[in-house]
Amino acid sequence: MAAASMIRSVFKKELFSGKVAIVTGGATGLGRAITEELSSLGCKVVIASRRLENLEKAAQEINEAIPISLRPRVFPYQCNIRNEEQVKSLMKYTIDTHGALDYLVNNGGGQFASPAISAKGWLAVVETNLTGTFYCCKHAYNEWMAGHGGAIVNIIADMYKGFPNMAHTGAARAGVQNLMMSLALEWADCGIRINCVSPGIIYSETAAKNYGGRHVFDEGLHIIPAKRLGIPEEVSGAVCFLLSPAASYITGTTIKVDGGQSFYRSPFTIPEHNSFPPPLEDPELNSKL
Ligand SMILES: CCCCC/C=C/C(=O)SCCNC(=O)CCNC(=O)[C@H](O)C(C)(C)COP(=O)(O)OP(=O)(O)OC[C@H]1O[C@@H](n2cnc3c(N)ncnc32)[C@H](O)[C@@H]1OP(=O)(O)O
Ligand SMILES: NC(=O)C1=CN([C@@H]2O[C@H](COP(=O)(O)OP(=O)(O)OC[C@H]3O[C@@H](n4cnc5c(N)ncnc54)[C@H](OP(=O)(O)O)[C@@H]3O)[C@@H](O)[C@H]2O)C=CC1
Repeated sequence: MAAASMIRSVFKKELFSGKVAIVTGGATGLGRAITEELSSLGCKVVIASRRLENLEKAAQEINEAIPISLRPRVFPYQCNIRNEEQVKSLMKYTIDTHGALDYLVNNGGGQFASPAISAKGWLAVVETNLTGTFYCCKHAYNEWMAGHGGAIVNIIADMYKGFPNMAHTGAARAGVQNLMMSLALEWADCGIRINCVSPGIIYSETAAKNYGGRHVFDEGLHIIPAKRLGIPEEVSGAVCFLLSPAASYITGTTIKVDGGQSFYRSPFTIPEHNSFPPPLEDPELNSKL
């Protein structure tokens, strides 16, 4: 991650002045870049995840990049998004301490690669990515946004061609995308906009560590038309845009930040086989092929 003093943004300096955001998973990877950019543009950001030590360290580092008179702008809060009570407390803390909740970025989550996952593994991933996002949306709405409006961005994933070897996360992220569309309609009358950002393969140290190293990400280069990996700051720019007034007429949509990956090749290879039924399950019809 770049030193906080090197935070770059194409947006104007005080774009989010006076605003309050929650970024789940805001201490690492994409969440950290989003937190850095939002805070550099004047937003107060509560970063929330399970590991308090990580959150405190990130908050301190990012705050050090902000002029002393304007510090702190980033605030750590321990929260497992799989725990509804903890999510509710996160919303209450944010509103009690900072007086508002303008933006919610549902970024915290993840998965592991596994072709035949256990029920426990399936539940862990679905509860984290889908149910955790639902809890965050629900309590942001109940505690603040229903009465004041707001903007929500969910980070999902490139699951448009299925997600073999990560079926749990494919199902969860597709669920988040559909949840987003439902809430965009249900909550339009409250002035709430909700959208998704769908990253391709975005390199950060923490993300790569989760998969055993950078080489695992590099193995995906052949499926990326851009012929390079993405970086967290490229996702952050899309999130900031969707939260900003420039997106005031945008709700219920997904921005893909993936170098074209989602409509190019699947990384999954089907082994050669002869297992499919013949046309209309009639072997005689093979003669038509
Ligand atoms: C290769 C290119 C990929 C490009 C796309 C990149 C996408 C990314 O998302 S990068 C981001 C990477 N970061 C993360 O994934 C965040 C960290 N990950 C997690 O926290 C976990 O993966 C989690 C979401 C599953 C949550 O784990 P945790 O809360 O620790 O889960 P449990 O301890 O409750 O475990 C329950 C159950 O899940 C199975 N399991 C968990 N981790 C793994 C694993 N690494 N490998 C295999 N199975 C796993 C397992 O069944 C666990 O039960 P037990 O075996 O009884 O522990
Ligand atoms: N990097 C990539 O290529 C892609 C990433 N994504 C998604 O983007 C998001 C960010 O990933 P990235 O930054 O790359 O990877 P990281 O591993 O760096 O970030 C994952 C973050 O999620 C937090 N988190 C995980 N589980 C929970 C939980 N139960 N409650 C609260 N926070 C949690 C972690 O913090 P802690 O451990 O402290 O809880 C961590 O900060 C994830 O949802 C990821 O799946 C999607 C597509 C591609």
